[in-house]
Amino acid sequence: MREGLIYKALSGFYYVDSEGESFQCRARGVFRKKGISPLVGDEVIFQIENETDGYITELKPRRNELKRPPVANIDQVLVVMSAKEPEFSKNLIDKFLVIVESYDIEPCLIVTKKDLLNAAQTAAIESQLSDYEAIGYRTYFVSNLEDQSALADILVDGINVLSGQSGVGKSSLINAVKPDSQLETGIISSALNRGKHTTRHVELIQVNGKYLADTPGFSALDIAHIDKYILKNCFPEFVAREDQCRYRECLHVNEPSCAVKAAVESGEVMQSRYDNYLQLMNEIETRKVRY
Ligand SMILES: Nc1nc2c(ncn2[C@@H]2O[C@H](COP(=O)(O)OP(=O)(O)OP(=O)(O)O)[C@@H](O)[C@H]2O)c(=O)[nH]1
Ligand SMILES: [Zn+2]
Repeated sequence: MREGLIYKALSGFYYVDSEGESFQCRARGVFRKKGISPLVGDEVIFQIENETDGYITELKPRRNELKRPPVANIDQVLVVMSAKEPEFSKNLIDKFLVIVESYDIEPCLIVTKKDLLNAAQTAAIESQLSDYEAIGYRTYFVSNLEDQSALADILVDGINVLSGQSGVGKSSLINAVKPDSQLETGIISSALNRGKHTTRHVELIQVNGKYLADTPGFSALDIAHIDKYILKNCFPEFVAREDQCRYRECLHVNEPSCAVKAAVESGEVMQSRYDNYLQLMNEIETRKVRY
């Protein structure tokens, strides 16, 4: 018996990395009967059949999972936003951060296209990023044109996935750290329209011993799985203060003696984050009425 991690799933085979050795594995029928199918990112126990093949016998419990891309046990989702083209949007940043938090995954924030800004615009974005740092998020401000491997230093141990709206530079970030990037970019740009993703299987590539999903994750802002009580827990700066709200179940909206609203008043909590919270709360409530 050996332990390993599924880094690729293709045509019924699971490719397992076990201490640097790769095995092509099938899963035993028992998973199908239980309605569980192994995912990229799953930690597994498998039996070796020969030098290259094996059988997965057990999946270890998952810490979290995403549907797009289908990856389990993610250690960090890098939320990517451009400084310009498309326009920098704190509203979108907050929605992406909420979705990542709702899946119990640690987010960090990368702002790209720094090269397109003048000094004043650069300072303005830096000041916004320091507000996100104050919440506890790690933030990075990069140019893919000037730094070819910005991503390498941002990855954490374990599994990393990028997400963000179209055109912000996710593929550029990934391609720059891919071992065979030159080759791949050439093939993609000649064979496909830029900006369009073909449906392909996700694979975890290794960058300095860390795993990175080679396709970006969700770019749609689906909050169907988030209710009011999940939502308030997706704002770490609210969670840090809720003990001081008068009501235990305070939603920080209309309740009296709310520590979150007080912190917004005093400027300790970003007004824009609170506004985006109210907007999402409203989306959730109007969605419920329709049911
Ligand atoms: N000036 C500048 N352009 C960049 C930077 N990063 C990416 N770009 C350009 O922005 C465009 C979009 O980049 P992509 O990497 O394809 O963006 P994406 O997020 O993968 O987009 P989708 O595939 O649509 O999801 C391309 O023309 C890139 O060359 C950057 O830091 N500075
Ligand atoms: Zn409150």
